[in-house]
Amino acid sequence: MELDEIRHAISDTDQQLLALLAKRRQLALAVADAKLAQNKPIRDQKREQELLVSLIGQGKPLGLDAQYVTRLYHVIIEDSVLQQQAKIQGQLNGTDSPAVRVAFLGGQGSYSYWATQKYFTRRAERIIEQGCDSFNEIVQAVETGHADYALLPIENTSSGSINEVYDILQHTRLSIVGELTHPIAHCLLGLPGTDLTKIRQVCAHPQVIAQCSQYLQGLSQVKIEYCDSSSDAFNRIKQQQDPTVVAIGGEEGGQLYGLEVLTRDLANQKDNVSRFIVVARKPVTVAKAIPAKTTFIMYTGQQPGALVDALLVLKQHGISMGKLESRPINGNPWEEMFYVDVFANLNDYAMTRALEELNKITKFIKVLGCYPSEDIEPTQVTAG
Ligand SMILES: O=C(O)C(=O)C[C@]1(C(=O)O)C=C[C@@H](O)C=C1
Repeated sequence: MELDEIRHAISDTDQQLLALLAKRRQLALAVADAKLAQNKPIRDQKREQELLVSLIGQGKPLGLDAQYVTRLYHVIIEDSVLQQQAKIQGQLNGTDSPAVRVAFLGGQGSYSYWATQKYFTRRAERIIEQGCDSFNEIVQAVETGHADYALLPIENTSSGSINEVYDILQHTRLSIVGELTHPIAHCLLGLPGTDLTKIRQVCAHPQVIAQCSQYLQGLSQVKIEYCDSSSDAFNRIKQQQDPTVVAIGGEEGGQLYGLEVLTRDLANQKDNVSRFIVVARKPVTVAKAIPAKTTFIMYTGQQPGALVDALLVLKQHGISMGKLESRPINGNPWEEMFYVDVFANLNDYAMTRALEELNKITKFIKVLGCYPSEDIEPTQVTAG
């Protein structure tokens, strides 16, 4: 067969595969309804294990090795679980809507833009994008009713917690209603034909600069220009048309501005992942069928053992903590506000009791939100 004929056959096959994946997704949504009716959790890892063992067995005579089948179905099953969670949460909280207005950092092509697409494509037919130049502007858009949701980066595996967002959470009336993690592959992007040896200036968001600090230390004689977002950095390169000026951001985003990849994988951590939170004016209830996280802030006071006593309350109620962060309290120098993520549903009896006790022993405590956990740990296949 001629190359074009073979490619035509591949495209036909891919079209069939897409139709089957769409059908599988619809079936998974039907499973969600059935499980809800039977009061069963969305995640059924015994079923996943059986499925993977069976698929690996079916793949073998077809020449599809176990690693390939497992990797493929981890992606398919993760999507299935997240689709089901989004459906159930939309029904429970009445947040199913044809269009949502979402405020996020930057414009088309920024990391927050892609994370917004990833999160809200499961939840609405249409996303009305509101690109903003600062975290404060994002939060104000929701507080003033100009947007329904805000998506904010809160931590990154290379640069750690994003303090500005933690500080905003201390003072906003908004609730955390969701979370997602998104891989961030930082590339050096420039005008087509840029000569790497002639670079004099790098444009990027401060968070991106922090995540690529080791790479940037290796670039001598290069000026760093801080931008409001990755899309802002891309736009500057496009406007300036100066081949000695480059940006750091995502490949797909750069392509939207006609930039090409000069170098890849610039982040300090090989697996460079950002965690984003989604905030809204109204808190959500998390269905029992879905694993939940609750985030709260507390000021324990500075008496000896104050923090330990508070954390012991969680331990006494069998509540696992995901993250503990501390930030200065505005106006109270040297006094710290603690941010605590726990793996618990706000409506769990244990969580209710723990919060009652924490209310008694802390000087201040506020729940920022209870939301579905989107950490879908892939099911490992044990040898049959
Ligand atoms: O069969 C189920 O229980 C489903 O929810 C479907 C499915 C899948 O996509 O295959 C998804 C999540 C479960 O953990 C198990 C399997």
